[in-house]
Amino acid sequence: MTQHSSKASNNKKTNQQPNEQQNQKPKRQQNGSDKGKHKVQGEARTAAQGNKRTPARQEQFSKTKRYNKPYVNKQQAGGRVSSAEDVAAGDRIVVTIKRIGINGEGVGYYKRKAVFIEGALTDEVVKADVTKVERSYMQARLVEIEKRSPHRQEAPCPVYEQCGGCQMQHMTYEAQLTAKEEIVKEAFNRYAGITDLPMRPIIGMEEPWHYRNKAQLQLGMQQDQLVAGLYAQGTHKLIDISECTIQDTTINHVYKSLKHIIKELNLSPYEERTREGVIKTIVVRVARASGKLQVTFVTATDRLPEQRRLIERIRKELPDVISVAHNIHKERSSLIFGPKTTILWGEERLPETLGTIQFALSPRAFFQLNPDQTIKLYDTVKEAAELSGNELVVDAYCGTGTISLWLASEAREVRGIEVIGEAVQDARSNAQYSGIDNALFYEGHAERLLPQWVAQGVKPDVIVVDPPRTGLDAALIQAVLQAKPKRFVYVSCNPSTLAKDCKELLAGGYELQWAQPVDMFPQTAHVECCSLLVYTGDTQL
Ligand SMILES: C[S@@+](CC[C@H](N)C(=O)[O-])C[C@H]1O[C@@H](n2cnc3c(N)ncnc32)[C@H](O)[C@@H]1O
Repeated sequence: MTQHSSKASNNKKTNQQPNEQQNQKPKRQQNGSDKGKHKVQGEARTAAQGNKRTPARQEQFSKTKRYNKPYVNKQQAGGRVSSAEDVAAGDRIVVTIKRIGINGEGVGYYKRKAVFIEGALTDEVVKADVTKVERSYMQARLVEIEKRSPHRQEAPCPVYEQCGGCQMQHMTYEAQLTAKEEIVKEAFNRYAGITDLPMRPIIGMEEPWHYRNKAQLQLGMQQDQLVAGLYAQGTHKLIDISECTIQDTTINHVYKSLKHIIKELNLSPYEERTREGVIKTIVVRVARASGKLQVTFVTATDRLPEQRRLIERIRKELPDVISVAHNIHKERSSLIFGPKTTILWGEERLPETLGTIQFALSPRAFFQLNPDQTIKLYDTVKEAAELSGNELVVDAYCGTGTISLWLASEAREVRGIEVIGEAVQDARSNAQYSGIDNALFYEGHAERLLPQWVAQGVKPDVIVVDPPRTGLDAALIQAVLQAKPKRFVYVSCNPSTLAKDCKELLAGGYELQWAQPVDMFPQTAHVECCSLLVYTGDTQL
């Protein structure tokens, strides 16, 4: 397990979007995950937070990365301001950066008002032009670095500026890990009033590149070139990321070959503006255990022309591809997949192994994007659960059941709850595939099912939750406080909602034993955290 202290290598190129939301259209996005990995979504924009200007909302910021480009400021540096109240958009200010914010931006203070500056690093002194002034925070655009951080580096990815999928390539990996630890600490401080968080050093990667096992790239034409990539934010410009160095190298190789084959077979990419063409997206997934691949063509048309020749060429040129699927998606929507998928050739499901657990992944099935770190995360969950073989475990928000299956061999029974029916089906077949018969999966809302079970007298010994970025529903927290499982294991991709929910649990008699951040998405600002809360009956806070 690589802890933060171990120095990670930084000398490769990279780029790519972070956690992706399963099924999410390949647009440039700052999401927290993917994890709605059936995943997700800018933190500050959650419905739960509404329109109130919460501290989290203050961490919203413009995603444009223009600080390396020449910038002409209308108002020159002479336009000094004496108090934060006098500052207006266009003013140039000098700011010392104190920390990295949840979106990877530098956060400093000007006349005691928080300023968010994309591209600025901790301890740097920067000149920046104010772009937005709100009651309690400002945003500014980096113009010049007066004092440079030793952790600043040239972003290895050539399209880092345009793509926006990564937010931290301009800092060393060591600095990324430190920043992520600080993001977790800051969230607990701000939202739970905890200043002495029992946090373990973040678990990073030895080799923080080429970790993504799946890519879903949009197909398009750019200056007569076939491009597989993501749209630059707010534009119709596709950024080619078929050389992405966060993606598994095999995936990059497959995209390169597929572009070649598609061009030669005269298959056209779908053009959203004119509504002409065929192929919208190509989804490529690699099984890390075997190196075998699954390719899914998503088309705007019922038919995928040249199927026979396409498959022939794939079989010949890409022998590790064992499954070719076709998904029809005619609607304009932000989702990747349409409702209908057929297997054109090969296996129906891609076999994958995580530890000792076997999975069989259908083209649309959700699976964690960074398998190496997933194992470390799930082992941390297992350690927190401290199972002896006699426990009833509830795994709420279980997705395709991976945590449930990871724990099943050491528990009496595991009950997974998941709202998406298809994921529940996947969880059941994964259990079957792995020969696990003490993991049962229930379709429904965790905040409804768990309270029902508790009302019926079900007494879980351990509850594990892994909710979307919005965190836990109040009804679920109430059910936990009623059931009082000895151990409550909270896996979260959003430190802010994690801290807020922990505050409720601490007030209800739980004690926070430790928080373990895990870097699931190097080069991005996302941070996952597994926290162990133990019921003591003492109320804190
Ligand atoms: C962060 S993912 C966790 C996935 C899984 N634990 C894993 O590691 O692969 C959150 C999951 O919660 C599900 N979900 C969202 N809201 C839910 C709810 N109210 N009740 C149950 N599941 C929900 C999502 O569909 C998604 O699969």
